[in-house]
Amino acid sequence: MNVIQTNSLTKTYDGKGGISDVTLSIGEGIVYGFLGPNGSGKSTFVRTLLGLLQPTSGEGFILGEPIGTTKSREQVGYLPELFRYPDWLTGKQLLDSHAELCKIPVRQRNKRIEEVIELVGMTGKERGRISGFSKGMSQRIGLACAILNDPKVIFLDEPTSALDPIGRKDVRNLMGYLRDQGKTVFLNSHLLHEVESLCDQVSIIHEGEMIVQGPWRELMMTEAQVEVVTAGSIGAPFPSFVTSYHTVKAEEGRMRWLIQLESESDIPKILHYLSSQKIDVFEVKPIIPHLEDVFMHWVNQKKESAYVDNR
Ligand SMILES: Nc1ncnc2c1ncn2[C@@H]1O[C@H](COP(=O)(O)OP(=O)(O)OP(=O)(O)O)[C@@H](O)[C@H]1O
Repeated sequence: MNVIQTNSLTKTYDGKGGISDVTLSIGEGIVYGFLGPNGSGKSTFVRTLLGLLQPTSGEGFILGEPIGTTKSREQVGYLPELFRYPDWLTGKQLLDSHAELCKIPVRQRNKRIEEVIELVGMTGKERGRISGFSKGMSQRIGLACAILNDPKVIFLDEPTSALDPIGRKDVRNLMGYLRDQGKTVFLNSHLLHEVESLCDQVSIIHEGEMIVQGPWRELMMTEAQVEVVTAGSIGAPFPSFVTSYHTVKAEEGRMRWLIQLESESDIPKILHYLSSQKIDVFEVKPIIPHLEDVFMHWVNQKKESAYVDNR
């Protein structure tokens, strides 16, 4: 069963903004990146899935339950992008009140609270008042609240926006840990490099529309490039399936090439070819494009196809 499923889900504000016609299915045990620039509709989508906004049209399900129902919310944890907690409470008191709301049995509460405090790296600081917390500490306590009831699905809306590099790394580790526990983590982010090393699957949205979705690795390989160091200093030894190539550097007795391929699957073909030509290969390094480049590639492709459709 899909953990999250939407069919043409649309939520607009008086016919404007929001998200339009989003269809996706997300399985269990993955980190799913929902990517898009500011104002592209990420928060609207999550808030609609959580039943905080009423869809304009379409439908959605969480663990098979229609969105907006109590059952669909029971297995969900949520860290909103902008959140404010009663700041006169201590971190521990906040978690206590959340535990009560989540109906965690009294006997298990303290143990569970200790566990989540440790998971978010707040051990020893939980007795401080929230009013004295830094932004990063508040975000960590927010994360602790989101995972307190051990939910199957966790929605994190820009979870690292207030964190320093160490805090970001901790949150990345936490997401990896949750995935290993079989949880589904739905991550909203406009910080493209943040999700690069983390998300198994992504979708890219732009102006409320889904541009593309799929396994991160496949979407990333929009432009397969590989750097190869061969023996010899002259001649271009590459076969016809190589779309373009150029010399990066000539070293003593060796050549470093940057080769453009149609797809990642051409990389072994190059090696077979060079070996059949008895050309010694010293180094092969696939060049991984940056998420920003991948993002712009898909946005531009969508714009081009819209242009063709409109003509
Ligand atoms: N309550 C609202 N009333 C009217 N328009 C809204 C409302 N909330 C969002 N919008 C519009 O819907 C679009 C999507 O906004 P949303 O906040 O969902 O985007 P986002 O991708 O989460 O942005 P950000 O990364 O800045 O948080 C924007 O054009 C925004 O102006």
